[in-house]
Amino acid sequence: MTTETTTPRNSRLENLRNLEPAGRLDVLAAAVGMSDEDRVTLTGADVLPMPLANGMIENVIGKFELPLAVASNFTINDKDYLIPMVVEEPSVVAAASYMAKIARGCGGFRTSADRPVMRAQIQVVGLADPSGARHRLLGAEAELREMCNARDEVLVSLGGGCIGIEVHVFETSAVGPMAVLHILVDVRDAMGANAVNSMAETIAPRVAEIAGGHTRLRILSNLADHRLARAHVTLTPEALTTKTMDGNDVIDGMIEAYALAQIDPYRAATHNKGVMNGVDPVVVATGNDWRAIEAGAHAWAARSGQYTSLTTWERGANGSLTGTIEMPMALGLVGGATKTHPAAQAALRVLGVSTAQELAQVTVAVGLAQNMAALRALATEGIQKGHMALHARNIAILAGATGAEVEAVAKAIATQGHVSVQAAKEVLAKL
Ligand SMILES: CC(C)(COP(=O)([O-])OP(=O)([O-])OC[C@H]1O[C@@H](n2cnc3c(N)ncnc32)[C@H](O)[C@@H]1OP(=O)([O-])[O-])[C@@H](O)C(=O)NCCC(=O)NCCSC(=O)C[C@@](C)(O)CC(=O)[O-]
Ligand SMILES: NC(=O)C1=CN([C@@H]2O[C@H](COP(=O)(O)OP(=O)(O)OC[C@H]3O[C@@H](n4cnc5c(N)ncnc54)[C@H](OP(=O)(O)O)[C@@H]3O)[C@@H](O)[C@H]2O)C=CC1
Repeated sequence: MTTETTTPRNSRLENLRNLEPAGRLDVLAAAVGMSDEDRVTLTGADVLPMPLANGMIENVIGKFELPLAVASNFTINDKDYLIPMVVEEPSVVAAASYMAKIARGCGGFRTSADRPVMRAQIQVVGLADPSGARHRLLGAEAELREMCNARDEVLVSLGGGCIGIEVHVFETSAVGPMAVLHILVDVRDAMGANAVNSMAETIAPRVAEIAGGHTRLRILSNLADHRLARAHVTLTPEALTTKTMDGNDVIDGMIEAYALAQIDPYRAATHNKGVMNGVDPVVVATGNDWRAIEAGAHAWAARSGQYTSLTTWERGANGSLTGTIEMPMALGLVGGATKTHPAAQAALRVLGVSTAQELAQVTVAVGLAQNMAALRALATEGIQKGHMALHARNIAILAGATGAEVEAVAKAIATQGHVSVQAAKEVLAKL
């Protein structure tokens, strides 16, 4: 994993939480060698000019802003990362930073990723002999692969392109038999939707001719199961010991929480929402398609026929806790809003990633960290203590607190254990 800047980064930015946004940006800029232009972009001041916004989607009437934060303390494969996150929910960034700090003391996260191979599907209906069609199509693999690659010489020149096909046959009550040809395409640093969709549409007539039917859908699959990214972390009981709980008891609690997510979709849905609390903010900050990531993640979680956890948590031979995550992570560095949104470009430079696979690894590491935070909190003091303490700031602001009042009111209502606008107003009135 390489970064663009020459100086090694240090992601342990102590006291970041106690600064104001401008002060945090100064610290971040110094840590990553940020350009003045990126510094201005990341302040958010008209970062997306209306003409640009109006060119991104249809019927534009304005813009909608969300907070942009940075998760600190991450060490991934012995390299430090400062990770931009866009999210509206309190405690998410704090949680990721906290777990990265704990993991940092245990060697950090270790990650890997598959080749960036995407699937596109070409549906063939009206078949007399679906099995015969399958064999004819598989026999034409070289011809179809060459047709795909002739369609995208840029991708091939970058080392990508179509690397193979699969043919799946279904018997349906609605429309009888159908064959679905998959092209498997290495899309390099793109998310790859446009590249593979164009290839599928290009070869569809030839596919219909070989199969002896006619084609319908020609579209990528978001179940990018050949484009997995994975991360793991090993935590000692000492690292997980809190003021009130021994680390071994924390580990027991986290494994028991995971065990429920493994077998119960009701829990797995929330468990995986916790994972996506870490994944989605990085996906959004880098201008990627979070709907595609979400679709792939949950389809992957249900691949066995029962929806289950995206992560695993086990006690290792030496008593440490090992956490793992593996999931599809089809992210791009060069396409869509990643290329057009100035803040996404700046965020990628803060990250210092140089390939889509590196971005994918960083993203799943944050997902694992987020899951670790949730399970650790649930296994110890419960989620509300930490979550509501940070949510209290939102409530204080809603109650009319400004400036230094916000922290004072938030601290008072969090300490009372009654985080509500009414309680905040009463405290504010007494200030
Ligand atoms: C919220 C914390 C981190 C507080 O935890 P704490 O013990 O109060 O934290 P602390 O004050 O001891 O600080 C420890 C570190 O946390 C970070 N940190 C701590 N506070 C801040 C802050 N204000 N701003 C920035 N960073 C912060 C920071 O890195 C800090 O280290 P330092 O830099 O100070 O040396 C902890 O209680 C926690 O991790 N809770 C879990 C919260 C969580 O998971 N939130 C996600 C939303 S809940 C949800 O939707 C998912 C869920 C729960 O449903 C999933 C599931 O069910 O599995
Ligand atoms: N179901 C879904 O998920 C769908 C998603 N989308 C949306 O499409 C958006 C754009 O996707 P995507 O296809 O990636 O974007 P692009 O179409 O912009 O593809 C990336 C472009 O960058 C060029 N390129 C330059 N350098 C590289 C490199 N190193 N690796 C790969 N390509 C490179 C490619 O050239 P060349 O074209 O010559 O290869 C390609 O034109 C996605 O973010 C998504 O929101 C669209 C349809 C469906």
